[in-house]
Amino acid sequence: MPAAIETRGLTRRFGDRIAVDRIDMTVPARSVYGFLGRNGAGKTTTIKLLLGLLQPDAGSVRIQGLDVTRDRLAAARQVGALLEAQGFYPHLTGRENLDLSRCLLGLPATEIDRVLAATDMATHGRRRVSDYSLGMRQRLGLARAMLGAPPVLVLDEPTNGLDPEGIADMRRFLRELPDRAGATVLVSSHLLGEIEQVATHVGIVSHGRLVLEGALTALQAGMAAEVEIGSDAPERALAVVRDHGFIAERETDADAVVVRLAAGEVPHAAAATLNHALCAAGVRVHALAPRRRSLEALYRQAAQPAAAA
Ligand SMILES: Nc1ncnc2c1ncn2[C@@H]1O[C@H](COP(=O)(O)OP(=O)(O)OP(=O)(O)O)[C@@H](O)[C@H]1O
Repeated sequence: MPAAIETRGLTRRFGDRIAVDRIDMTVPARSVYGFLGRNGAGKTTTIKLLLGLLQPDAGSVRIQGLDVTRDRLAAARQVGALLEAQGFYPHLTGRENLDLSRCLLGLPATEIDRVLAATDMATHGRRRVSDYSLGMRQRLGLARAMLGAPPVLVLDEPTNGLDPEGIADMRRFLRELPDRAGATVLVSSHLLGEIEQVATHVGIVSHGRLVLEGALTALQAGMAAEVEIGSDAPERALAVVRDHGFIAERETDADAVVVRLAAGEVPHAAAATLNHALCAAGVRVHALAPRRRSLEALYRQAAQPAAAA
């Protein structure tokens, strides 16, 4: 099965500023691919290149095996997109707005009911968009992206501006999308916690470069774990664990000491060794918690060298 999205050497400049810098991205079919990066990292520009809305200065994009530059219309038919500016007519109803896109795409009228049902918007279709909440507008945007059941969905910051309930709804929806719609989903975000909860794969972009990409579980498994130690004497605990050859530091906003394990080191075995050493040194320990590093740590680690370059 070809990758749903594949870019090679994708590059785009604005004047002398390089917004997308030789990106090689592979989005596997049926994945939920979290496209992560800080504001200004190059996510939206990359997405516009994927959709053929911008021309690359160099490199290529393939959607479902189709070259976006050479075969623009056929490639565009494979993708539904939700971009930040949704461009709905506020005085028209949700249905009427969807109908405009449906006609352009030459799809049967039944598509409207299908996409409204798929986004849990069936009961709101006859209301004007001006009366919609932001969450409802986002769902209508998703419904429009799903018209014609494209195999690839590209969603640019779909949780932007939503309240916590709207974010939770969207998260649930995104997780179910590959099964519900049989689609591959690329979702961009600067909210790492959000992506961690929905993605099967991640790509991290920093200063226009793709600095890390892969299956989320594999990336996390390859990361070293850490052990947090709570004690009545953090400075002494720090000295003891360092004496035993561990790399450790004080957590800045707490009294805890965090021990960073080497890749492949077994957290529970390390915790037992630490416990023994601290007790022997007379440090009173009230918490000893092995934990896997979050995507936040992964992101910081990946983004930093590029930022310094
Ligand atoms: N039309 C444009 N003209 C000039 N510079 C641009 C243009 N579009 C984007 N840029 C620049 O390219 C860089 C990448 O911007 P881009 O919008 O792709 O980032 P982003 O990761 O999507 O950020 P955000 O989350 O803030 O939208 C930025 O430095 C931005 O200022």
